[in-house]
Amino acid sequence: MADWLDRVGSCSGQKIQSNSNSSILDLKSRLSAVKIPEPVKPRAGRRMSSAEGKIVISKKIVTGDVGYVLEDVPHLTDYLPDLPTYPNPLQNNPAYSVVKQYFVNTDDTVTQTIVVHNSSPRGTHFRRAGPRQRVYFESDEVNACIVTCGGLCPGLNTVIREIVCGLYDMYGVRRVLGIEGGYRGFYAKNTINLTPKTVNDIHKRGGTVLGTSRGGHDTTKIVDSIEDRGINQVYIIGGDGTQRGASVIFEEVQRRGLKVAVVGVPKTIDNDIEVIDKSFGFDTAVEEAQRAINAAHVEALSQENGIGLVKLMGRDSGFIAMYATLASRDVDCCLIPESPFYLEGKGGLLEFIEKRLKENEHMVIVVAEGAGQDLIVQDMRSMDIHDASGNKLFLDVGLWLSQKIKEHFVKKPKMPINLKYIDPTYMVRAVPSNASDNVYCTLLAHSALHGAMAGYTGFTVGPVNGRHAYIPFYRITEKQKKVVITDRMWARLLSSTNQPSFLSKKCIEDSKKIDEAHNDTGKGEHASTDVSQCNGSI
Ligand SMILES: Nc1ncnc2c1ncn2[C@@H]1O[C@H](COP(=O)(O)OP(=O)(O)O)[C@@H](O)[C@H]1O
Ligand SMILES: O=P(O)(O)OC[C@H]1O[C@](O)(COP(=O)(O)O)[C@@H](O)[C@@H]1O
Ligand SMILES: [Mg+2]
Repeated sequence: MADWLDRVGSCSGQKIQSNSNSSILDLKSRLSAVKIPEPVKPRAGRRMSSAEGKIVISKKIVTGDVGYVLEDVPHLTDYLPDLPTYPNPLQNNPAYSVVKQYFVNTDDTVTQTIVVHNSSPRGTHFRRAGPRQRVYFESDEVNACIVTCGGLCPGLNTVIREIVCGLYDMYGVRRVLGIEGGYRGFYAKNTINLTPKTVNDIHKRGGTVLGTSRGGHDTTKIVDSIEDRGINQVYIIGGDGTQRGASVIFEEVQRRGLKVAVVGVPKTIDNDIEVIDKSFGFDTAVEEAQRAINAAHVEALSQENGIGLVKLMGRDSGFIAMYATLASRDVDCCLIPESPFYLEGKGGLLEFIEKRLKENEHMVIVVAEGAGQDLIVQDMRSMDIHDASGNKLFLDVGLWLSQKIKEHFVKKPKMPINLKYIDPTYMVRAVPSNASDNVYCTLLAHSALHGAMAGYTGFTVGPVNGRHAYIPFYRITEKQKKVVITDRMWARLLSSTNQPSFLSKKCIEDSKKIDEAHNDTGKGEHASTDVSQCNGSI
């Protein structure tokens, strides 16, 4: 199939067109695009002024047979319809030219729902990532930049390295700028030239060679800087906040009619980004957390009624705590933000600790930093403090829990405890990425730059059921991914620790029903119900 699908539902407002006579799927008659705004013509080919009209950002949704839905990503030709194309230089690259079917068919899409029944609709799909036969940039035309924003994460340097090396080696690009210090670096800091030589061994270091920051997102100043520097590919590595920022940068770029591809690479240590299978650095963080859990276990084992308490990252999502617990098998209780708990009374945490100490004479507790915040607030004066990006700053659940456990056992002189609190929070994210994360980061970087070269823009890249895809920003930013405590994975954890679920049976039944209803609408496999109001103590 030719690249007609690239234009389906595009913001250019054209009717769906096929450049191919092939009617393999005869989709022409079946596909329909929604919310297509009127075409806005660029004045001089590359740029159009804001006075010529505001482009309405719309979702590019394409529907087909049997409930097939493609949630497509924008393309430069949506608002610059006459851009020339060039053959992909990869076809002359000695390493890649031997690959059979190296180029991705333009109509390949990746399914979001992988478990189906004979009567299921085909459901949501995303455009498959990868190199295209035709590209929208000539090698010497590209002036790329890379920025890293938000918290640190193992693998940031690997993604930077692989974007630089990929652009050089695969597309012959020679100009890649590093923006220092996050978004504000666009207008308040220097830039550095990135070459394969300067980034050669940065993947062996933790952190980001570009620096990062929270806050400081000024869309107008950022896009002014992009325009002034003649940048035409912007690679933005960061979490949900960063992708929100990237989305508004894309909107402004489009409004100004610039030939600039805006590409997001999702980064989060908490693994809380929707749609994608897993975020880079997560495996490394879980592995690093094992060291803290092992230490807690050794400490707990060595003393009578020893308790090892480990606090791990996880602001709103407890994936690190859950996977670190499952991997370790030394943990007796794992507390995460998604699963509310209570301390006192029957079925409460303190009763469970007492029981486990009587059985084993030691125990290990893992707590995610966002767990139990409602209990702490009830206990202490609430502090409504936020960081520069607007994220709520939490009270230290580890210290609070240590205090509460100690207070409880002081009242039981026949059961003296030895509690050791370990807080490895920043250690799990400041390390270099492990081998498998390094490979993952390489694929992410490659998918990102193939997309930009092919003219796609306003997208985040990531694996969906194992296949890399281009995902529209809104799907990444509309909600956070959470541990679903009515899913099998949390059940595996409960069965491995044998801890109480702290939830009443009725609450679990109710939340299951709501989740099922969500999933039946085809709105995603991981609908999760907020059960924070219904723990067993109520
Ligand atoms: N809604 C938003 N619009 C524009 N920029 C945002 C938005 N939310 C966050 N940002 C910017 O994104 C950057 C990173 O956000 P932050 O929440 O700190 O980290 P993360 O991207 O890891 O979630 C910050 O510079 C912040 O100002
Ligand atoms: O102290 P900082 O840099 O604000 O980071 C702390 C926070 O960043 C996180 O690691 C999440 O950040 P990201 O989503 O940016 O990876 C939280 O778990 C943690 O609360
Ligand atoms: Mg975030």
